Amino acid sequence: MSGVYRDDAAWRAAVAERGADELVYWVDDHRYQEGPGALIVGTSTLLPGRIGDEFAVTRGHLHAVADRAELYHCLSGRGVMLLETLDGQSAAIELTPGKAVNVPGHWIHRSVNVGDEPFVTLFCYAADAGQDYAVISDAGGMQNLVVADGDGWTLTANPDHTGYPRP
Ligand SMILES: O=P(O)(O)OC[C@H]1O[C@](O)(CO)[C@@H](O)[C@@H]1O
Ligand SMILES: [Fe+2]
Repeated sequence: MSGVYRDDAAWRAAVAERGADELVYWVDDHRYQEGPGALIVGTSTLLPGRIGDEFAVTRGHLHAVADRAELYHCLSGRGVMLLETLDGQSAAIELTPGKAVNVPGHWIHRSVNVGDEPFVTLFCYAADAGQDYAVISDAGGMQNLVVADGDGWTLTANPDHTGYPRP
């Protein structure tokens, strides 16, 4: 997760306090089929926390086969699915238990835990999708950050974001 959060000093302090090997999120997935049309189904568990003003996030990615969609259904906790496209569209969908979000193909996606319990989602996506992480790191991070705002959350523009490559 090095380099994922904007406040690098806060990130280093958290690593020093908790230890570099401490898990902040994990994914259990099930690949029960091979070949065209196969799905991956699993759960993602993202622990609560903050690094500076930013809530705990997953690394985030675009699918390597960019047109592959993904469905997330919230099982517990309170989170946000942060969504962006290469041409600058952005959305943030709050997820609470029982709510679902369809991440269409061509949308960069990152889970954010804005609550104080583990944020657990059930996900399903095409087995051939893959993950492209460089699209975010090469752009200086995502366009928006999910930060604390009183008892809630808000979006703020990431000053380090240099723009995505055009599709
Ligand atoms: O790959 P990241 O950005 O760490 O996020 C993990 C999430 O994305 C997925 O890889 C699916 O694209 C899931 O397995 C999981 O919920
Ligand atoms: Fe994904």
